[in-house]
Amino acid sequence: MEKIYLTGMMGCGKSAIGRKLASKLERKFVDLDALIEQREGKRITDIFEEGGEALFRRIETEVLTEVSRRKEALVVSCGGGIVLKDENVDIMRRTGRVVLIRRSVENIIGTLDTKKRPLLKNDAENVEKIYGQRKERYEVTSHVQISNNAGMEEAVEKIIRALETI
Ligand SMILES: Nc1ncnc2c1ncn2[C@@H]1O[C@H](COP(=O)(O)OP(=O)(O)OP(=O)(O)O)[C@@H](O)[C@H]1O
Ligand SMILES: O=C(O)C1=C[C@@H](O)[C@@H](O)[C@H](O)C1
Ligand SMILES: [Mg+2]
Repeated sequence: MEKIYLTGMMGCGKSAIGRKLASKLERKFVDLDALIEQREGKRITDIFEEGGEALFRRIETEVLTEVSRRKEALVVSCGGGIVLKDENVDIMRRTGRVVLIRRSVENIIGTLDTKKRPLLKNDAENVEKIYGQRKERYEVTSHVQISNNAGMEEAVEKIIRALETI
């Protein structure tokens, strides 16, 4: 059954909006970062510390593969770096619809807890740099894009409408 995959930069609202979207569509909700932590019994920051980003990315692809094979119409909130690997992009586009959530760097920095995002190294300025590096990748990966610079309820409605048009 087709999945809805939410992608976008760290702090763009994938987890928070995904939960609301799932509830509205009466689907189950899966947060990939949370599932990775549950499966490994470790925080993401500890996985990065112990095995570096490479280990985290390996686990991320394994967990995405498992989730993509579930025979349920899920809403899946991905980690911010899911689009970096072609393999992940193929899985998502083959098994569902990929939604890019855009949010201004200013708004992201205003609400993000950088301590839980190892790639930001406690430095909110890094959001801008990483976004610059990934922007194109996010765009080519997605079937639809919406902006989340007003309320989250509005973002949920935009996603539902955008998915109806494709
Ligand atoms: N439109 C919005 N208005 C106010 N707060 C928002 C909005 N969108 C997201 N937030 C807040 O921003 C913070 C980051 O959102 P969230 O954790 O959902 O991001 P994420 O995309 O899942 O990040 P990550 O990739 O790091 O998991 C949360 O505290 C969330 O409540
Ligand atoms: O943007 C990223 O590369 C990441 C975002 C988070 O959701 C986590 O998946 C992890 O911290 C890496
Ligand atoms: Mg999240």
